[in-house]
Amino acid sequence: MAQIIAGVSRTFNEYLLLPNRTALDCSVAAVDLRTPLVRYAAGQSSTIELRTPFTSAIMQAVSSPELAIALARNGGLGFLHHNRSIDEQVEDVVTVKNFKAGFVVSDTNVRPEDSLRRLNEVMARTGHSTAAVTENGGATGRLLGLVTSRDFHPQRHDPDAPVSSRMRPITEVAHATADVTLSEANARLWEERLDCLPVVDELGRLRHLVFRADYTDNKRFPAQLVDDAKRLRVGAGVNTHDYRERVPALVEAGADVLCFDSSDGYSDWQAEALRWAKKHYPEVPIGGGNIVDGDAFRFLAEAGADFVKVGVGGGAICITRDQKGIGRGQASAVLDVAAARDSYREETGEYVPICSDGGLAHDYHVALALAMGADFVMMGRYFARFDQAPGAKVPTREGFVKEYWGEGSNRARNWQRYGQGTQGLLFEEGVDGFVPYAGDLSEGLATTIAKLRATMVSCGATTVPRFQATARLTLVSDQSLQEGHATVTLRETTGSPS
Ligand SMILES: NC(=O)c1ccc[n+]([C@@H]2O[C@H](COP(=O)([O-])OP(=O)(O)OC[C@H]3O[C@@H](n4cnc5c(N)ncnc54)[C@H](O)[C@@H]3O)[C@@H](O)[C@H]2O)c1
Repeated sequence: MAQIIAGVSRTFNEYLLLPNRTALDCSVAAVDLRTPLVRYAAGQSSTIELRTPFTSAIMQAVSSPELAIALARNGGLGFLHHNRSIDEQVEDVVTVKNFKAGFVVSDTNVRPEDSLRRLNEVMARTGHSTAAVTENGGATGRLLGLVTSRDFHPQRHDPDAPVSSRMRPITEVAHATADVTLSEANARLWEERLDCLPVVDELGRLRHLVFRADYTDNKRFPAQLVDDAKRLRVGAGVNTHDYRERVPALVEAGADVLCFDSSDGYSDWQAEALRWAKKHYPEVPIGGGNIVDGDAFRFLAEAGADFVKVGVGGGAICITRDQKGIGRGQASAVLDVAAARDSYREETGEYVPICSDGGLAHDYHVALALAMGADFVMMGRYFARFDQAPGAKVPTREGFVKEYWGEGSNRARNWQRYGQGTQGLLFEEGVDGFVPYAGDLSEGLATTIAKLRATMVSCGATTVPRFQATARLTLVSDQSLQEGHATVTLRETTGSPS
């Protein structure tokens, strides 16, 4: 007969935190959000510590290189998705690893023989007013000159004339060699009164552009997550099908950490793949998942997982629970797995961090996940709302929205799932839709971080481990949930009384 496990499957929404005594030195400024990303032995610390406890979901609609760059600059980590060719995923890893603050890869490029009309169109599309003129019209072609919106006017100059007729040739453009540092480049921008300094390699190929406008950019991100060579860190998703080819390529490209991505990580496929990865690439940490209980945690930890991802069916676009009847409330899953992680540490002396993936509907749910024992969280819907996410930004009557679709949906065309044996999917485990647009990632995340710090201070903790060790939670009734919401008529809905 089937076994019914004790306890109800509960979600984050069913809990609230109780305030603990807050000491005078427990302030938001004192809160340190560092948290371990990968397995470590007792008495040591994790070889990679996140500076803020956020990772982005391994999804096409979420983790582009732009999003991974923005998230790492804010102390978290992006996981580039694997639902495409190995070469394409490698290219994205390289893009993040090559990112240098203040050095931008040119996105507005033309060939000298292109028309001014085309130049105008390219500038209108990117919204940038400086274009690189390269031999092949690409971002890394041989640099032949620069042309800005000040060099031509659509009414004054023949739109069919070639770009070469209005560009400043490279012989007249101040430029730097690839070994230039950001401070040297900035010094030249100011001393030579330049707006833009192109950086070229020894063969004259364009590498980057440095703009005066980005001068202060780097100073905005004191908590960047960087490797020993000061390059941003990046993660990459892998699967249990082509890992023998994909893992080596991603390691070679410089991925800092890998993670198996599956709706069901409690499988021999994943244990086998983890053992293979740990045998061939012991120096590269790799996570496993997703799972929702202590037995499955132990299974993956024993197979070598450096962290374990928790969550089945809780994602905003996920319909696994509807379709397969499989899943568990995210709060119950995290509590159970955290207890298993702690017993595993007591027995083996090894701490294997856990990640709460999905089921976070409000900012405060991040605090609840950490309080319940998660070391960090992974979010999809949350990050899909920002400028840096790959989904298109679409205007609606209620404001802008961004596209967001699940890896189990038809749209994702996830080839792993095409093993269902037909041309298309027999059933979907994810939906395709929209989320409200939320602007720039750094600004949105700053608000979430501010709330998390405030919650931790109310709970008397300035570090994540202390918060986990001392948090007190209570289950809430429907009635007390009602009580928690504002019960006055909001000014924004009625306007100010005159
Ligand atoms: N977290 C969630 O709740 C959730 C739910 C649904 C989908 N998803 C996402 O959807 C995507 C696809 O997940 P998935 O679980 O369908 O992919 P998967 O590759 O893990 O599993 C697909 C199928 O292939 C089988 N399989 C795995 N390795 C195999 C191998 N080497 N040889 C033969 N068969 C093998 C599995 O048992 C399963 O039947 C992922 O991005 C996943 O994160 C997540």
